[in-house]
Amino acid sequence: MILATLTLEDVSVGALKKVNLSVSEGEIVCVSGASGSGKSRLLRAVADLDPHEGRVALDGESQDSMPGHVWRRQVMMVPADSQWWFDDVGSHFGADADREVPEALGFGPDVMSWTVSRLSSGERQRLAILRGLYRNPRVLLLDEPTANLDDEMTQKVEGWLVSEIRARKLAVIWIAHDNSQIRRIAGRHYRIDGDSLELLDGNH
Ligand SMILES: Nc1ncnc2c1ncn2[C@@H]1O[C@H](COP(=O)(O)OP(=O)(O)OP(=O)(O)O)[C@@H](O)[C@H]1O
Repeated sequence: MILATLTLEDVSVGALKKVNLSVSEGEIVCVSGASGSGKSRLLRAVADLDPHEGRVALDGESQDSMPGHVWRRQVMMVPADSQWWFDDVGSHFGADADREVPEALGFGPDVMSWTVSRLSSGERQRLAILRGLYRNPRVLLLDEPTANLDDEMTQKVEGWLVSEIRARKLAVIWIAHDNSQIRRIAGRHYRIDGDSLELLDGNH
């Protein structure tokens, strides 16, 4: 039996009850649902940032068998509203600040010297995704990663992100609301319906 990278067994958080879900390496599972239905909270539970019932495991190793920061190094959440704590962008990237920023993200070579306060919400979001990827996680939890981007930038960033996910064989839960995007990227698509996660599209 091939072990899925990420497994949720009977996970309950907020209104969501007994969610069972497996995500394999290189697989993108999209989750959609009405505003306030609990999408972000589910991701936070998987990232060990919100208390929950049930079991979450990475390669069979239980979330509660390790400290939260150790878990989150491998199970990386990029929230809709990313956190920045230094004044300049580059300080958040450490040694990775010297790497070339992917062209698809639409920045010039000097972005690492920018102040965080000047970043638009879309710029913050793109840089937060890059920062997350550079930490080499196994799992990526994306909360509407292209929500603040225009159509052209959405397609560019989405294309780059999907190719990174495939190359790095990441297991991904991607919260999305745009059906055309979901059709392009999702291996499976679930929608939160009341207290459960309903499979809309994809292979079991
Ligand atoms: N720590 C918490 N304790 C109690 N209730 C919470 C907590 N965090 C979020 N909620 C509530 O749980 C519900 C789901 O919130 P969540 O942020 O997951 O929604 P969402 O589906 O991501 O919505 P949106 O699409 O608007 O971002 C909301 O009613 C919210 O107020």
